[in-house]
Amino acid sequence: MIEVNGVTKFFGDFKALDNISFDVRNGEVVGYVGLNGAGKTTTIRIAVGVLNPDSGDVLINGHSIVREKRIASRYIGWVPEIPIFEPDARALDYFVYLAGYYGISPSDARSLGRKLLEEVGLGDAINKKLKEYSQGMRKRFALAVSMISNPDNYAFDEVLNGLDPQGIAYFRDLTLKLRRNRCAVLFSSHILSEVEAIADRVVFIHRGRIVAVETMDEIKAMANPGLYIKLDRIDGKVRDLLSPYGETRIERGYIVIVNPPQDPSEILSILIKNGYKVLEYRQGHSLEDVFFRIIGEKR
Ligand SMILES: Nc1ncnc2c1ncn2[C@@H]1O[C@H](COP(=O)(O)OP(=O)(O)OP(=O)(O)O)[C@@H](O)[C@H]1O
Repeated sequence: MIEVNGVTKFFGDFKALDNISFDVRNGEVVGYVGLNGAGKTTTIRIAVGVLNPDSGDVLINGHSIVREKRIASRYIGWVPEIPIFEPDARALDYFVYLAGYYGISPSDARSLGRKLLEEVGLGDAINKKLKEYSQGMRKRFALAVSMISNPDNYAFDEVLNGLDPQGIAYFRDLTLKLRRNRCAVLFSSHILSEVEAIADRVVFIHRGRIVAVETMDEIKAMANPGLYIKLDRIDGKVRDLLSPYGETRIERGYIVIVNPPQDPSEILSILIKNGYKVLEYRQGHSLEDVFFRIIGEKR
């Protein structure tokens, strides 16, 4: 269990976190959602013990990350947004070096490294130099390192950023597996729909303050229905064509019609008649709309 209790953090005069509190229970995935610069990374760095708060504390399985850092940090695994390692080191050698900090002997660390690197899908790359690793491979490597102490809490910081579909599926499936194993997972993102399929609850942070905590079911209930259409191109004309059918937005490559008519056939035929190729369409919920309503900002 991760308990964030009244954490405040300043960088100089700038208050990056203002008395924030929330928890992540065992067997729960909590999405930690906010715009760039909201304070997600700062919170996570404090929770895993690499940054000290100015006041407040984070308890990991009841242990204070401030007063009992060595014990508390062993119970939490961390995949940073941009993992940084010694570029010239080979993966398994570097793993063995890091395992030394946990008091694991080099020979035990080698076999543990082989096992964990295999488990995270890097079995074929254990002798590659870390500078030859892609961004996705670095995240998997960070994950393997975070598993050295077999923690039951995890903090994933924008872990899906920059990953290919296979990497995205890997981290999503892993998160769900950790939840089944009763782990607590804090999963940060600046895109609400990114955590839709995995989060039980979402903590919204805006300008260093927690502005809402909602279950995923509550969030979906707040969302307006939307018709998601993927076209071969999006231009000014298409929005004019669609405007009679409801408010339109662009969301991650889709044109979204909010509160569309029940039968989309007229919309689709107008698009086709005007020379657009409809690559995909589906009914969904406009989650990003909820996000901006909750944080009280215009997109
Ligand atoms: N070391 C630092 N020194 C000064 N300001 C910092 C430092 N680290 C973070 N900040 C500031 O604190 C605020 C919160 O940053 P943080 O990285 O936690 O946001 P974030 O929500 O993780 O954003 P992103 O989604 O872009 O990673 C930002 O305004 C950032 O500029």
